[in-house]
Amino acid sequence: MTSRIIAVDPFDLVVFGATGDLAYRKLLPALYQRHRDGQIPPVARIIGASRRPMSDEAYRDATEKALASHVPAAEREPETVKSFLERISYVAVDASADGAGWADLKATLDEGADRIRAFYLAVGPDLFGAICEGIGAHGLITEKTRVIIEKPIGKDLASARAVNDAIGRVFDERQIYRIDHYLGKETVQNLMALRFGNALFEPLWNAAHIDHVQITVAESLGVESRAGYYDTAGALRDMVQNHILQLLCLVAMEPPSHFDADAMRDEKLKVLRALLPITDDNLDQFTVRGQYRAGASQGGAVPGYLEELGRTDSTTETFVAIKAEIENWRWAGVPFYIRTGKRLATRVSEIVVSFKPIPHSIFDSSAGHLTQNQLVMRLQPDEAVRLSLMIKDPGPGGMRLRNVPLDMSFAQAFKVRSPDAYERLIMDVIRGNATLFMRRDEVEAAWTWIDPILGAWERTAVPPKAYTAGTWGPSAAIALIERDGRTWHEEVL
Ligand SMILES: NC(=O)C1=CN([C@@H]2O[C@H](COP(=O)(O)OP(=O)(O)OC[C@H]3O[C@@H](n4cnc5c(N)ncnc54)[C@H](OP(=O)(O)O)[C@@H]3O)[C@@H](O)[C@H]2O)C=CC1
Ligand SMILES: O=C1O[C@H](COP(=O)(O)O)[C@@H](O)[C@H](O)[C@H]1O
Repeated sequence: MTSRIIAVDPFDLVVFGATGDLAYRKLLPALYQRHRDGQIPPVARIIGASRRPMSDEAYRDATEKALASHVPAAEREPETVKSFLERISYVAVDASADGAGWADLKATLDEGADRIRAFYLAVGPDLFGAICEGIGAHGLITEKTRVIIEKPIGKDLASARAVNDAIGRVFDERQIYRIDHYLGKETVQNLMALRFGNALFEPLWNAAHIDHVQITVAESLGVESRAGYYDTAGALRDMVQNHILQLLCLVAMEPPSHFDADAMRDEKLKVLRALLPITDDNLDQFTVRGQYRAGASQGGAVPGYLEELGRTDSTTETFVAIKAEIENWRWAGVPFYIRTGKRLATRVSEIVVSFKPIPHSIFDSSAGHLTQNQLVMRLQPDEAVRLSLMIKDPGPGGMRLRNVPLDMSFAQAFKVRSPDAYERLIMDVIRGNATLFMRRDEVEAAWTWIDPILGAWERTAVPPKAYTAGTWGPSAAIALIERDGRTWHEEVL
């Protein structure tokens, strides 16, 4: 089965931070795949922009190496790679100085003045303001210009506002695409299809029928080469403020009137504003923070966070678990348990919706234990949606019930390569579709909920609890859910 490709209009995409990890590992491979699928028109150009001087040829070589590392060999036909590289050029621009690079960039862009123009800011957040200013000051903004902003947008509410103000001085909100790559993941979009494309779920999607929701984003890797950045952030800022809160919003929001940017974002915003504040008083009841120590992962010994960082005094959390509550009619009394961390037992991201038990069993004890229905949406690896149901064990042995999954693995059902989130999201920007991007007020509402947690951790000087690499985090995270009589979903699909 092939997926439907809708060609986009001619565009020039300028990638600031073109020599960085994100560009090489994610953006160029994503653009290559869109090129390979024939979605990008022949005239479209990809223009790398970074501080270091480099020729077009050298940047094409670097791009080819990046594709060799991050695109499977079977998907790298030499002719396709060659034609992709022909789209690529490079301009050295030092965004922190008013250097000559801007004039070169303008000259390059002037050759395609009537095209859609997108600037992807794959640089540290301290450069967002300077780059936007440079783009504005050098007359690079046309009617069809958009800017894509990477995370993190700030490290707290005040700095997020400052970043948004700096971008907003140059661009209108409608031109700004704040990317959260989790929203581009196939299963995340499927969550919306499942909720709003089926009559089955919506009547049950509320506190009357749902017992609780779990959102897990577990990584088996450590902080790797990003330790410097990570230590200034920690798991709450790095994963919860953005990706996990976005997932929570998609599960919890009211049905929007249309699948369009503002309708979706209005509904997500209401969820963020309805989150029960976590403060010094309820911190222990609602949050657990952890930091990994040396252990074993993926069959080998791995160092602890402090060894990876090369310091002994960091109290940055590499794990966080939170019990979140949404104060509205739909979700009153339904906890949302969220957890994320580095160096956990396995790499898995999933959303688990546990339905309430049946009110009365007609079966006697010989039927066995009746487990609650669960809807599991696995984002990665191996995207899948599974609904667990009780059915009768086959055979003449009487009425014994068994929990059996109604299973849909995407790989088996669709037999197509599942596109990386960045493929979908970059093409959405070119199309001018902001539905899967965050609006300013959403980002700031998320920080409004996160800030008091950070503040309470700081004030109460709660150090992170140690956990051994390769486990599911500190035991306190297990206690967080078990004291409510529930357990984390750990079954591997
Ligand atoms: N890497 C990842 O997986 C993810 C990254 N992000 C975010 O994306 C952004 C980039 O991350 P990442 O690629 O890892 O960072 P890197 O440190 O690997 O790359 C930074 C890039 O910024 C460029 N740069 C630095 N200073 C300037 C300057 N003054 N003018 C122009 N260009 C400059 C560098 O160019 P040069 O080499 O010439 O100095 C380099 O291309 C960050 O905001 C990060 O938080 C978000 C999600 C995931
Ligand atoms: O934004 C980030 O996401 C990655 C995890 O992304 P995934 O698509 O591989 O699940 C995380 O490793 C990183 O720390 C964070 O900045």
